[in-house]
Amino acid sequence: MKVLVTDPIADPGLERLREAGHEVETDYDVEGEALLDAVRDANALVVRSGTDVSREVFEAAEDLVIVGRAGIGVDNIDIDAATDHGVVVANAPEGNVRAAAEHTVAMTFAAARSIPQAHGRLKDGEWAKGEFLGTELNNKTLGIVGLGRVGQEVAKRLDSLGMDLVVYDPYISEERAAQFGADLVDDLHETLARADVATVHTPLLPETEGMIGEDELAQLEGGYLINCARGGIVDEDALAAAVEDGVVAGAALDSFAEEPLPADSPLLDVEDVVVTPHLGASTEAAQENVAVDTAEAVIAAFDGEPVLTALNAPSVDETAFPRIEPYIAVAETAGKVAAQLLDGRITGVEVTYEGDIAAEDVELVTASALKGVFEPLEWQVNAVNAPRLAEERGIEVTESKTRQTEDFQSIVRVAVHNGDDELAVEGTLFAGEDPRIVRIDGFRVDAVPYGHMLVARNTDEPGVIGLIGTVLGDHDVNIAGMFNGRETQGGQALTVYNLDQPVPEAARETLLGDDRVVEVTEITLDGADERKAE
Ligand SMILES: NC(=O)C1=CN([C@@H]2O[C@H](COP(=O)(O)OP(=O)(O)OC[C@H]3O[C@@H](n4cnc5c(N)ncnc54)[C@H](O)[C@@H]3O)[C@@H](O)[C@H]2O)C=CC1
Ligand SMILES: O=C(O)C(=O)COP(=O)(O)O
Repeated sequence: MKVLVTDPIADPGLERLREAGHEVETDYDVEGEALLDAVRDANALVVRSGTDVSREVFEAAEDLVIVGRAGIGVDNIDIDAATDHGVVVANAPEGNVRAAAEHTVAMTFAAARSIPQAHGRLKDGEWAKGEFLGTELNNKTLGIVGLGRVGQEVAKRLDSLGMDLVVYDPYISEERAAQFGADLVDDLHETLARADVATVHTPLLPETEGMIGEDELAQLEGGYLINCARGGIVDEDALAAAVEDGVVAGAALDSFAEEPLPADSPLLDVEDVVVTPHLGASTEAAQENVAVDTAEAVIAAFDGEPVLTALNAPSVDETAFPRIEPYIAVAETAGKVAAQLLDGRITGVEVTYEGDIAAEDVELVTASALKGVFEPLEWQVNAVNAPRLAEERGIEVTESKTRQTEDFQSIVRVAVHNGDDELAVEGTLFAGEDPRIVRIDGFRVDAVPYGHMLVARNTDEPGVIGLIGTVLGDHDVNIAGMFNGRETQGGQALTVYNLDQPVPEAARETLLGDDRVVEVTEITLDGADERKAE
């Protein structure tokens, strides 16, 4: 598989990808049209914050399986477009947290003690000792906006330096804040008003964009603002003006609305604004961590394993995965068979889990059932975009579970509806590993789902099975296995054949020419060539 890397990541990540047998191409300057060209034949794209992964990228990259973000923030990736195209987006949410927290602490000191400014003066030959009277952090109040992974690490560090903590984060509990010795406040303005130093640690989202503007800076009066999260959360013009006018004492910023920061940014003209070029994650340890974690995510995606850090794919618990993994294929196959046996437009899909499997988190299994249902409709579908496709097309999806089961340890039942009728296919695992179709439309069968399958509905009378066998034989189609189920003696029967060859059109016509044969559906489980005849 080909992995295109468009922002610098640490060597151990590149090596991990190569060791796994993948071709790695690094192209760190690529953007715009050149990026669209470069990504065209890529199976994975690995980025940091420097690549704009827009909808056009997903449109150009037809073979893309995953975008790996070697870091946390994914505001440079159009996740919606990724989902539409069935591409997994995964970040590395752990590896650079401590680096970002340490940089935040460093920036807090830099601002409060004017370290860069004093350093600059001394380098210029000036001993400006009398001009810098700093602020001690001890006994001051830190306002944390966003107590997530980075915010928590910052809280621990600055708490231990003697700061009191107040937190604004509408999505956490008081208990959580209390664990960090912080007072949770439900108002941003109050948080800023109480803070001597305010530090921002939220993602950039429509909700947080411009969250700190002129009014908020006025609340922080006399304090310092630190932003090592994302540009765009803080209004840069308002901040430059607030520092310039002495409304706030100073600011330290590591991320900016536009990066690289334009040379004419007003922030650069204000003495008490300290800036670094998005260095929060730039430590050797952090870069190694996120590069390796991202490589592992890419490799997992290529291997069809769950990507635990995926942001737009069904969630999977690593420890539970071995228990649900075999049912992924069962559900997909059941969905595929059901969709091909039901006439008309599908309006609903119901996935039912019975027995042991009902105890598991089956989100990925249900998504796989939907993939199976939609694939014969020739939608470009996978487990990432199947639930969304269902929603967009008004197909109602229901999932139900019962621990009770009659005949098998676990059953996955996929029922498709067309508004009038329902058709259900049930699958299970024999000996815990062999997928079997055990019921089709109420008929008890025992079919091994692979290769070419023929599902025939016929009347239950002597000679019909012989007829089907003879017609297939006449067309050089070998029967590898067969199972016949019937309602009642002389009623309707359903027969499933495993075949070594596809069924020629002429054979199907001959079969359908016989009154006793009601319907013949050929299902090819390993890909193309599904056809239906009645
Ligand atoms: N400068 C750098 O190099 C680095 C920057 N970052 C950035 O730091 C930020 C935080 O990262 P993590 O802590 O890993 O994220 P996280 O997802 O663990 O935490 C974010 C927190 O923000 C809270 N939040 C969401 N909306 C909010 C709102 N409207 N008001 C207040 N709180 C809100 C969430 O509830 C959550 O607790 C991200 O923007 C990330 O991209 C992360 C690493 C390095
Ligand atoms: O992880 C993050 O969110 C960061 O901001 C780090 O960005 P970078 O990987 O250094 O471009």
